[in-house]
Amino acid sequence: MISIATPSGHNPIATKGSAEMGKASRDKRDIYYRKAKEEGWRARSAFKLLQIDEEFNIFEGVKRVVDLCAAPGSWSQVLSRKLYLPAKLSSDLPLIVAIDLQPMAPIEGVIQVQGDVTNARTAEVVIRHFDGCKADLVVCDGAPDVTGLHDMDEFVQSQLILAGLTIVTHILKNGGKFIAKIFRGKDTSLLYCQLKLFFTEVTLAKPKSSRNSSIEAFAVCENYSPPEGFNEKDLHRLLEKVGTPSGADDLDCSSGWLEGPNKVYIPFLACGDLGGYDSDRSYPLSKAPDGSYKILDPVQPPIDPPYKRALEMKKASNHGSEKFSLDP
Ligand SMILES: C[S@@+](CC[C@H](N)C(=O)[O-])C[C@H]1O[C@@H](n2cnc3c(N)ncnc32)[C@H](O)[C@@H]1O
Repeated sequence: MISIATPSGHNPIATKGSAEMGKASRDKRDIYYRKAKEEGWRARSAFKLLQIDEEFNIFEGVKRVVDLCAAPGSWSQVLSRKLYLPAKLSSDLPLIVAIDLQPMAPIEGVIQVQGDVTNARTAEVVIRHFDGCKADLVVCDGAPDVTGLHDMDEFVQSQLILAGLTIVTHILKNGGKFIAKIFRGKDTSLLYCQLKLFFTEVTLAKPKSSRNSSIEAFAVCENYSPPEGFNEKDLHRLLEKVGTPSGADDLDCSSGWLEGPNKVYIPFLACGDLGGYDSDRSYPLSKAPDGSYKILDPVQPPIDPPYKRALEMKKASNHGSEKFSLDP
């Protein structure tokens, strides 16, 4: 499904009493969750991209962007507010294409593609939108449903990054940027070396809004410059070579060489207002004189939640018994 977006609605603000304390304590737990609702972002992730931009100025000169794994759409909102809205009245509109497995509510100036980024056909649809032009920036905040098995989660996450890199090699202009969520783990050095094959600068950034307790970080890859004579069809073969002793051209990345004097040091940077809010802390909610708390509704509730069918089935089965099943 492909659709072009129209302006999104605004979230109402409501003041509620102590019956809403459960909701209030969730609001209280996470300052960025609250700030996102106050500022109209669909997810707290918006702050991660904004804080990466504060440090790396990623939107400078950007006219064409791909947002991979974009739902519910807070990064696309950032792209719309930073790139589309300021240019809205000009004839030089930016091109923003967002892709996700999940359907996404419309965002002004963002073309949406529903599909799997690991599927070649999805990549083809994205490329078609660019009509022969190249992108200045590709962002990927993709995350699988976390299983809690770290190796498994890290592996699935790395597959999303590789899918992102595949799209990058087809669509990013020389000198362009790629921002990708990674899970820091035992293969981070390898991933760093693989990205370094294509970008002259690769930094791992940890925005202040990303919880310290989370292993997520963001690879900020600048100045796309693929190896001379690179053919997109050879991507996987080339990436596999990085992990072997004779494979890397100028970086020693095979796992046996990652200790001692040959160790690869990965630039790592905390970004965002470091004196500002701490995403692992709780902050008190301000109370109205009547003792109530100001609670904001979610900016964009899920438009097709997986639990919808279960609720419908439960409702239907309530006519008979309370029992219901999730089986098809
Ligand atoms: C953390 S969320 C992205 C949040 C988004 N950046 C935002 O700011 O609203 C991760 C997204 O990755 C998507 N995703 C995971 N695997 C995917 C795949 N193979 N293809 C497309 N999207 C995928 C999920 O559907 C989910 O919406």
